[in-house]
This record gives sequence, structure tokens and C-alpha cells, in this order.
Amino acid sequence: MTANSQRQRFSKMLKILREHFQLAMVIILCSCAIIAIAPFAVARALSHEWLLAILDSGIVMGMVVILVLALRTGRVRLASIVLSMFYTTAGVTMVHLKSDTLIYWIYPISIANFFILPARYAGTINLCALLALTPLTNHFKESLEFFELLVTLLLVNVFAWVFSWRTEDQRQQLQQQATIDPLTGIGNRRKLSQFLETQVIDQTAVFSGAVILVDLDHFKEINDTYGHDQGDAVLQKVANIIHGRLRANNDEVYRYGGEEFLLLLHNTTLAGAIQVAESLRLEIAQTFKEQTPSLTASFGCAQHHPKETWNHWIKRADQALYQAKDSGRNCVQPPLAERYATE
Ligand SMILES: Nc1nc2c(ncn2[C@@H]2O[C@H](COP(=O)(O)OP(=O)(O)OP(=O)(O)O)[C@@H](O)[C@H]2O)c(=O)[nH]1
Repeated sequence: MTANSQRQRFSKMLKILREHFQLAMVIILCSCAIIAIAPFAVARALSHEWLLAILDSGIVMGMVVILVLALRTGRVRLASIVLSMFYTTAGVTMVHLKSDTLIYWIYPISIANFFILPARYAGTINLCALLALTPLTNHFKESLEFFELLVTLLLVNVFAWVFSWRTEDQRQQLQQQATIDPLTGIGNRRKLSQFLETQVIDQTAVFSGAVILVDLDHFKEINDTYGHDQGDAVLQKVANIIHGRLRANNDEVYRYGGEEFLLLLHNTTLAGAIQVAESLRLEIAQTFKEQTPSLTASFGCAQHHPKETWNHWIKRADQALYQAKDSGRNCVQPPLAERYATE
């Protein structure tokens, strides 16, 4: 393998890890724990501390199982919950068995839970850990010392909770800004790519449906006649018309380009997509028929074929749209090869 292709593979891996933060956290936490705890298991076995050696080995093996679960099944949320419950329980058990000197491990454990889980899950698991530690009161010489420990642990949890909530809020805002088209309020091309990519990565999700590409006809003339602001208002109105025609949980619309929209219709045949496109074509033409120049739209439809790649599918719809433009605009076209089957 050349240095260049190695670099490409490495940067591809980094991209996947960046996009799948939770999976990255599971991999990092499991790997660090395995590397850090395995030597203790060996050292304890060598010094005949059998109980602790068995516990350490159990933790290492548990981490390996969780790592494999996350990587093989892709069920990262489940793996994160199991991982968090596993090392928190192991931490609390060790404190009870070994002595309260290990109690300081509960601090990083509490924070790690907020890294890999949503705040409410992490908070609940940490609260259970705190309750499980309360029987330790008699291990401390002064109850004030134990009380201080509980208060500091609670404070760490509150700060981590606030930090986690704020980070999640910022992440959602960024996600919104990056994926929503500010003019029309519908998803942009990046959101469409994310949707298509998750469908490809998650092999269990089988898409069955159709796509419609909508392109406004001679839109440049609208801009030239009425100005860009009016052009923007027309785009918003078209987006509203399309949005109003969608089935709430079955269809999605994206702004695919400047004056181009893409509709994903789940569980829809080519004939169904053509029907939707035809009614949209009539509604758009009717809405703008009074203005000069009037506005119409052209449509290209394609049904997804089993095992067809996303690129190929959308390319077929694009070719159908090209045919619609070529046949005089203000019309709906299926892919050329399927035209007669739909007539
Ligand atoms: N107002 C406004 N205009 C936009 C926006 N994005 C793209 N456009 C305009 O859309 C027009 C697209 O022009 P063309 O690609 O020539 O297409 P057309 O005039 O619609 O002609 P056909 O597609 O061939 O029917 C250009 O004038 C762009 O400036 C936008 O966000 N707002």
C-alpha cells in the first residue's frame, strides 16, 4: 500500500470517527480501559490477590465484548449504555471490595458517562452509583469526610450535566444551520447527503420509493424582471406549495440547487410519483399564471430500483428532468427507458 493511499485511508477513518462521535468514544474508552486494566489483572494474579485479579480480568473481557458489539452490530447507543453501566458497576464494586481509596475513580467515571451518553441517562446512572456508595459511610473516620465526598461528587455531576446540555444545544444549533436552507426553511443538499449516507451505512435500512426533481422554468427571467428579492419570495412560495403537498411522515423535500427542489417519496411507485408531480405542476402553474412572465416548473421522476446506488437513481431522475426541459418545459417525465411502461 502506497503512503498516499495509507494517508487517504487514515483521513477517511478520521472523517468517520468525527461524524460518529459516540462510536469513537466507545472505541477510545474501551481501548484505554483494556490497556490500563490488563496489566493490573496480571500484577494481582502474580501477587495472589485472586478476587481482584478475577474482577480485573472480567472488566477487560467485558470491554472486549462491548467493543465487538459496537463494531460488529453498529448498535452504538446500546453499546454505550451497556459500557457505562458496566464500568460504573465495576468501579463501585471495586470501591466496596478494595477500600475507599479507590473512591476517587468515581469522579472520572461520572464524567465519562456524560461523554458517551445523553445527559439524562448519564445523570441516572451516576445517581445510582452515588446511592450504591452510601453504605460506605462507616469506612470513613468522620461522617463529615464522607458527606464532603458526596457533595463534591454531586457538584461534578451538576457541572458535567450543564456542560453536556449546553454542548448538545450548540450541536443542534450548528446542525440546524448546516442543514437547513435559510431562505425556504427546508433541508439543503448537505442534509440530503447525510440522509442518503446513513441509508448506505446502515445496510438494514432499505429504501423503497421514488424521487422527483423539480426545476423552475426560465427562473432567470423572474429575477431579471422583478429583482432578486421578488425571486426569493417566489422560491419561498414554491417551497410552501411543495411542502403543503407532502405526506407528513412519508415524504421529504430538499432544496437541491438554486431553483431546483428534490422530493423523496417513501413507499411510492413511479406512477404514484408522476401523479404527485403532475398535481404540483398544475398548482405551480395556477399560482403564478397571473404574473408576467408567468412561472411554470419541469419535473423528472424515478423509482428506486432494488440494489441501485443513490447516485445512479438520482442521475436517472436528473436525466428525466432534462427530457422534460427538452420537451418544452412545464411537464413531467419519467426516465426515458420506462416511459412507455407508465403510459
Ligand atoms: N432570487 C434568487 N435567485 C436564485 C437563487 N438561486 C439561484 N437563483 C437564480 O436562478 C436562475 C437560474 O437560471 P438558469 O440556470 O439559467 O435556469 P432558468 O432561467 O430557470 O432556465 P431553465 O432552468 O433552463 O428553464 C439564475 O438567474 C440564478 O441567479 C436564489 O436563492 N434566489
